[in-house]
Amino acid sequence: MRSSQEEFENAVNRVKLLKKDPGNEVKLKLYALYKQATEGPCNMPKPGVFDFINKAKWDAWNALGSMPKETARQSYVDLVSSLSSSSMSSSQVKPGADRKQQEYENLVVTSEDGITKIMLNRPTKKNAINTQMYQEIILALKAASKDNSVLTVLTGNGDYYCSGNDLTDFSGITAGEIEEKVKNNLDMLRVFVNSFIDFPKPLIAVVNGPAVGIAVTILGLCDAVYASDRATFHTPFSHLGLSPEGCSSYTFPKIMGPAKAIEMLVFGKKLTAEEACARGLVTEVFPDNTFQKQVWARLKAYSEFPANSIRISKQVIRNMEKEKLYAVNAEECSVLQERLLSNECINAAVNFLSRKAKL
Ligand SMILES: CCCCCCCCCCCCC/C=C/C(=O)SCCNC(=O)CCNC(=O)[C@H](O)C(C)(C)COP(=O)(O)OP(=O)(O)OC[C@H]1O[C@@H](n2cnc3c(N)ncnc32)[C@H](O)[C@@H]1OP(=O)(O)O
Repeated sequence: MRSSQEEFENAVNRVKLLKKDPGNEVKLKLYALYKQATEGPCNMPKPGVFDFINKAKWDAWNALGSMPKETARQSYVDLVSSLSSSSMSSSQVKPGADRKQQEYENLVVTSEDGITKIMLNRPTKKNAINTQMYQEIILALKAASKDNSVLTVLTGNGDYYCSGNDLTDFSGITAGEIEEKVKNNLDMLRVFVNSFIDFPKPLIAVVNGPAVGIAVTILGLCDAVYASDRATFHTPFSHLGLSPEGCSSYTFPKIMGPAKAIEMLVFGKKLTAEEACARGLVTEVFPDNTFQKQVWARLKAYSEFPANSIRISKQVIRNMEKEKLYAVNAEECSVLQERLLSNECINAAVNFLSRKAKL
């Protein structure tokens, strides 16, 4: 659809009425599109390196190359429309309320004040992760990596953070289906863990309650772990006939030393929040009655840092181990494939399903 000169001029006026500052990155994009739409390709002399502001503006405009004026006009109108609608909806939303994102069955995803929050939402099942929830978390992380938030939070709804893999995944499977089901689920698990390895922005776990299994192991791939003092951390893999996943066979020895990692991953020692903090798995523990208030005040402050700088800094720190982590994840999934088909695992799952064995 071609945008008329009048639409373009309206958009220029609407920019001045935006309620929320769209941030430097977007303002540079608006500047560049405006210049391209009104003057064509960049015709200003390249500023000196220390003339930071004009250099940034020159870079943004010059990056548009020979984009036709009409295309720049249309892109400008589209960008302002997207900003106006988000600015309008946020102004319409009650203060403190979160703007809901795409609808998910097992998650509530909201994005506000530069923070995208992914909340596990199966509280009646202690936020156990079933096949659909794995897939939804993969999608939610992908969306969060591309939205205009500065950082992303993973947390749980209800009294649990997450009770790990949904053990009822094991029910209703015939002997003939089990191999294919296990292979498909492990392919999904590998993609799920890779989503954490690849996540480009700071990913903060806000552990609001007990965490079990994969919910604990994946914390080694998060960039900060803030826990309520009522949270516990339990990886009962041997009890379940399973083996470590989420790259924990590499990250846990690295974080807490091999002996303490084995105590958790092999012998199933359940840790309090303080113990997990002492081992370096948890970054900081907060009293439960002030947990949400304190943590969200902290995260709000973090979200006001320059987005590119914290994204790039996280990547500088994490990128050097990516290849190693992909390899660890693949090896763990390969070992799990044998484990899931073992009598030890199937018996443990049957025990849970029949007696709901408490760990
Ligand atoms: C062989 C076929 C293969 C199928 C393919 C599947 C493979 C998928 C990929 C492989 C992934 C492996 C990597 C992941 C590993 C793990 O995460 S291991 C850890 C798994 N989790 C557990 O073992 C915890 C099991 N739950 C419990 O021990 C207890 O429920 C609890 C968490 C200690 C809480 O106890 P309590 O407070 O007494 O509450 P409950 O009444 O037990 O629970 C309330 C309801 O929630 C349900 N529930 C809780 N946890 C889970 C769970 N993990 N899976 C499914 N359902 C769970 C519980 O059954 C209750 O439900 P209702 O009875 O309907 O009320």
